[in-house]
Amino acid sequence: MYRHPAATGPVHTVAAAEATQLSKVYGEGETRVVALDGVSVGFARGRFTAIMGPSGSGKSTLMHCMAGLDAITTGSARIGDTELSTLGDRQLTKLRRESVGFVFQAFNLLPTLTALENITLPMTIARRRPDRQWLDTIVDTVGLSGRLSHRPAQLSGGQQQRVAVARALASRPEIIFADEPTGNLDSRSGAEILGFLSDSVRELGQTVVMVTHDPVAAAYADRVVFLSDGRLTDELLGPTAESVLDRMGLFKAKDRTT
Ligand SMILES: Nc1ncnc2c1ncn2[C@@H]1O[C@H](COP(=O)(O)OP(=O)(O)OP(=O)(O)O)[C@@H](O)[C@H]1O
Repeated sequence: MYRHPAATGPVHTVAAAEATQLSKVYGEGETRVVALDGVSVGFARGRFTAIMGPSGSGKSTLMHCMAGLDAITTGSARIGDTELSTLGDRQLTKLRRESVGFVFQAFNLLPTLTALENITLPMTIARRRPDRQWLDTIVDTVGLSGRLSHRPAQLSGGQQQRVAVARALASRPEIIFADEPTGNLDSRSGAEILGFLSDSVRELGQTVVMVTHDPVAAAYADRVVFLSDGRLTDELLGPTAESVLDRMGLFKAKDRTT
C-alpha cells in the first residue's frame, strides 16, 4: 500500500482519498463564502468517481482541497494515509508530484516540449526514471505512438488531452483528478478521453475522480456524487446518462419547491 513518508499513525486506508467533515470558507465578512460545508466522502481505490452539481456548488473546490492545491478550513482531507493539513508547502508539493495526477480542461502542456517530454515532465522534475514498459503501455493505450515527437501546437485538441492523460498516468499516482477533462473537446474526442480514463481504471487499476457537468461523461464513472451548496446531497452507483439526468432533474424540481 502507498504510504507517504510523512504519514504517521496506523495503516487503515481503503480509500485512495477521503474527506471527513471537510469545510472550506473563502474570504471573510461580507465576502465570506462557504464553498464546502462539512463534506464527508471517500474515493475508493481502483474506482472511477464523478462529481456533479450545479455551478458554484463546490465541485472544483472539493477537488482542489483533496488534491492539496487549496488549504482546507476545517475537517480532514487525506490521500492514502496522509492528512494533507499536516503537511507544509514543500511536503505538499512533493505529495502532489508523487501521488496525484491532474487532467484539466485546458490541457496545460508546455508548448516548447514534445509530447513525450510533456508526458515524462513530472518524472523529470522529480528526477525519477520513467518505467519504459509502463510508458509504452500508456502511450499505446492513448494511441499516441506516432505523435511522440510532435509539439502541442502540432496536435489536435483531442491529442493534446491524450498527452495530458498519459502524463497523469505515467507516474502511477495514487489518484488522478480530472476537472472537466472533455470541456474543450468535440464529442468524439471527448468520448475517447473518457474511454481512456475508464480503461485506466478497469485495466490498469488507476483511481480517478472527475468533475463534470455532462451526464454522458458521468456515465463512464462507477459512481456519481452530487454536490449542492457545498454539501454532498446524493450519490448514484452504476450510473447511466439517463439515470444521471433523471437525478439532476429531481434536484431541479426540488430546488423549485423549496
Ligand atoms: N478563490 C475563491 N475565492 C472566493 N470564493 C471562491 C473562490 N473559489 C471559489 N469560490 C466560491 O466558492 C463556491 C464554490 O465554487 P466552485 O468553483 O468550487 O464551484 P463549482 O461547483 O466547481 O462551479 P462551476 O461548475 O461553475 O465550476 C462559489 O460560490 C465560488 O464563488
